[in-house]
Amino acid sequence: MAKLLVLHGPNLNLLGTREPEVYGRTTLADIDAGLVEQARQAGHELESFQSNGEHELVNRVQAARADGTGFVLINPAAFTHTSVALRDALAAVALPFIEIHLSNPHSREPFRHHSYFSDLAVGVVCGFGADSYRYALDAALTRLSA
Ligand SMILES: O=C(O)[C@@H]1C=C(O)[C@@H](O)[C@H](O)C1
Repeated sequence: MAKLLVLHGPNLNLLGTREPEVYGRTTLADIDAGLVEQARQAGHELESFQSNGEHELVNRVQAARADGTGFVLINPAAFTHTSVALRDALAAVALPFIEIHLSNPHSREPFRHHSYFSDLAVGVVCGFGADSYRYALDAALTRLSA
């Protein structure tokens, strides 16, 4: 059994009512509940953590090195485009991770076209709304079973 960690960045706690035309109407709680069940059905454990604070996400990534986490799924949200610190934390713990976005940042404002994470990621899933998380977890589970 593997332990997976899903990390959600700033403002994702507002999913459901936050710019639904961009991010959809599925709440973060519903996304997380679906992921937990998807992982459970595959025989694995999944924990979710959301924070609006960069340092809290950095601390949670650092803790993953010692808590048995085997794979990370992360939607850095706005930190995608700004956070060298969160990038460095992922590089430091050297855990495999998949970068996730509900929207397709490449079809949005130019400042969203760069990610500090994509070159380190196993892969990137974006543009499928809440399903981006489900697809990313499926890819992670496939990799874990290889
Ligand atoms: O689509 C998403 O999940 C990402 C979420 C955010 O909050 C934005 O700042 C990113 O640019 C895109």
